[in-house]
Amino acid sequence: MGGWTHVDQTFVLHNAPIADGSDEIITDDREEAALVVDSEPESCIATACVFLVTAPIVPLLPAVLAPPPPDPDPPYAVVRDAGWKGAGLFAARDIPAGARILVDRPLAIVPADLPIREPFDALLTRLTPNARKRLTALANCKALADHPEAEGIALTNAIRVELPGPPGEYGAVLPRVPRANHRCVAWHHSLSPALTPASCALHASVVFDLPSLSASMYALRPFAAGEEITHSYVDVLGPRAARQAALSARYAFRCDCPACALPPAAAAKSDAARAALRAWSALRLRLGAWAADPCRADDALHASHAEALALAESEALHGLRVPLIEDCARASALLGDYPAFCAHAQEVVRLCAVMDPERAARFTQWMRDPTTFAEPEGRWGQRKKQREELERNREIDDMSIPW
Ligand SMILES: C[S@@+](CC[C@H](N)C(=O)[O-])C[C@H]1O[C@@H](n2cnc3c(N)ncnc32)[C@H](O)[C@@H]1O
Repeated sequence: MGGWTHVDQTFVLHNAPIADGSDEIITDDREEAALVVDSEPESCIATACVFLVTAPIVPLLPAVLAPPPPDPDPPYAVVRDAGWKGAGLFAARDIPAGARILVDRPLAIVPADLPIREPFDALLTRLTPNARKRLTALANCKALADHPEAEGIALTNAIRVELPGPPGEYGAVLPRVPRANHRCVAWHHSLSPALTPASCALHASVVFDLPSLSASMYALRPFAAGEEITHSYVDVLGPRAARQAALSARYAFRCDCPACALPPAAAAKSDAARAALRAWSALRLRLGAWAADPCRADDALHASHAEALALAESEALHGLRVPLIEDCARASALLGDYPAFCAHAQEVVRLCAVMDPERAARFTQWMRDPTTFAEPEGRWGQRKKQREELERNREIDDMSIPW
């Protein structure tokens, strides 16, 4: 198999199978890989991908790919000039919240931290000419003297992906998703410190699916035609100075997004709101804890989440909305409050219908028939029943107090 050894691991190159669900599988033979060039349409998702992974991962990768979800037609997003930022991703037409914006296939999957040049150089030559052209057309914020070209491009563009097998950090270089430029209004929680843009951000989230070797980008809020679709590359809950320092060290640019261009007093207010959200997220009242504790007020969870929603709204951190609203719906279900449950559940369904249809279907079913609600935290109206029981027991206790 050959490969390159670093510390106690051997890294190898592996061509992904390209034919979705069919028998046409590309082997590790370069000539065969070159055969697919003509069938690789420019405008659509890439069909060739090379993995640079440790040897034990290779047999665990899919031998045949499942079909990816359909790329929207006509497209929701186009890559075009974004001025001093280089290229950018823009809404080609109005995009509703929850829509799948695009489907991308990686050109390469590489380790986050492999300080040897040869495998990255070999990866470039292993790619089909078309895939190589698309990969090298991506931005590279690293000097060629410091990083081989393929690694520099990965450090600038890759999103973190989970692979089977021994633990290791890997990133997928996609042709279109990373065209989304940075803005400091996105929630970052699952990003690798070593890899860039987002598997989860606040305006658009990206979900990677290994069986179909595809990544889907979803709208977390509506976009108007022509609007730029952005991610956050850094921890958006950090203060402006820390965000700016991280962007300049990692990507060598200065962000001038609305949150970064605020005058000092407004910037201090924005930093305070983000710090409050960070503190809230560390200390927040969790649904399970609230559900299990009758000493907490019935409206405690809604009140705590409303506070976070208001902070997130004030900073345009839209990606927080789904988990918060979902918690509120579940709390309303435990309280047996049907109108409040439906108000939250409808919002969950609206935002998840495309991104997470199973979740949307569960909430739709619960709206239809609340008695089917059964979750780890309890059943429909359970907290209300507990409260009534406690009240009854208290009355009995009161009656039994001797005069
Ligand atoms: C992942 S790429 C984004 C797409 C890139 N603009 C392109 O042309 O392919 C990251 C690079 O884009 C540029 N960039 C992204 N967001 C920016 C912003 N808000 N302001 C200035 N440059 C930005 C920086 O050069 C950064 O290293």
